[in-house]
Amino acid sequence: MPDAASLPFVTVISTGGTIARHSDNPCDTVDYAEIGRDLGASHLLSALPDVVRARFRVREITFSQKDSSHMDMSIWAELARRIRDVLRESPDMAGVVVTHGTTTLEEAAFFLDLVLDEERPVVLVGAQRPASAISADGPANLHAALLVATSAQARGQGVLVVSDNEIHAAGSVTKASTYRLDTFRSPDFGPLGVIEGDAVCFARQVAARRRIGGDALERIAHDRPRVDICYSHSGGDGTAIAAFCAAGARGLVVASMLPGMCAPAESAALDAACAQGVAVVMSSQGSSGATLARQDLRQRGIMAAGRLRPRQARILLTLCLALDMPAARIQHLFDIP
Ligand SMILES: NC(=O)CC[C@H](N)C(=O)O
Repeated sequence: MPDAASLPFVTVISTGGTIARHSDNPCDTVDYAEIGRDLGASHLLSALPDVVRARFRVREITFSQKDSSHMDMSIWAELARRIRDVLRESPDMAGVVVTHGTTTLEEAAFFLDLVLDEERPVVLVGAQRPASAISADGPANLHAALLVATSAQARGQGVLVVSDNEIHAAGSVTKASTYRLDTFRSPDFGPLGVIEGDAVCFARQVAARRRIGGDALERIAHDRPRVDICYSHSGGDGTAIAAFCAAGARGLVVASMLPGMCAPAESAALDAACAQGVAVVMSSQGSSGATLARQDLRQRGIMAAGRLRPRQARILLTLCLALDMPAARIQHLFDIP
């Protein structure tokens, strides 16, 4: 039996979501929602077999018991501070695992990746089936996350998402399927690596991490610019765009029709928004491929989201505006693949 002090040390922070949800019916993988009663970190860890638990020294923190649809940037900012504190308190800690609902997990991962500047891995993990389900995927996902968070190869790769034995970068991952276990995908370039048995295998490194600099957490605590997402469709008349501007939007992310097009009245409403000083970023509804800064967009003062999906683009634009960044610097951050 190894001495506990020699085991890889990791903190597990639970926030709620399906991975922490319980239903009296083990066949219920759809109607289990009883929001507000999610299991805490110790319950999630107790579902792991003894042989797994014996291989790690784990600090458990129950941060929240929320469905991830109830999360927002102010809660993730508090979570980021907690992660930063936990890592600073324990230089011997290998990394941190955060359990999170999958509905907004990709937003949480991207936000944390932007605001945390840590070498040690921070790994987000969720589940598609509640903890009570037959063949619940939470325990295996949590085990895989513990392996990644304590892996030397995961250092310096930013925030990672582990799901269904794959490792994804925060900037590329998206939830692609409502109920399938292999829901998290990185559409253009695929996962960074896989977990096979106990082995963590990285095939490649994160290309480049987005460094936003400044104390974004401090800024958004005092003034978080309103940024809305406009979903474009044929015949769209721009009513939503005008309404967002009237509500005080300082930024708009357009979920455009591929490869970056809007209906004429939507385009006119976007031009009016730009003329009022609203920062506009063109992204797309597509599941893959970049939205490029075409000449016509540049001429109209519209930025392009590159490979970021609309919800991730909204987070980046919010932080950039909070930090008063010039448009050229914002575009540069969007251009990172
Ligand atoms: N599978 C999931 O985690 C999705 C729904 C879940 N209730 C959540 O918190 O996001």
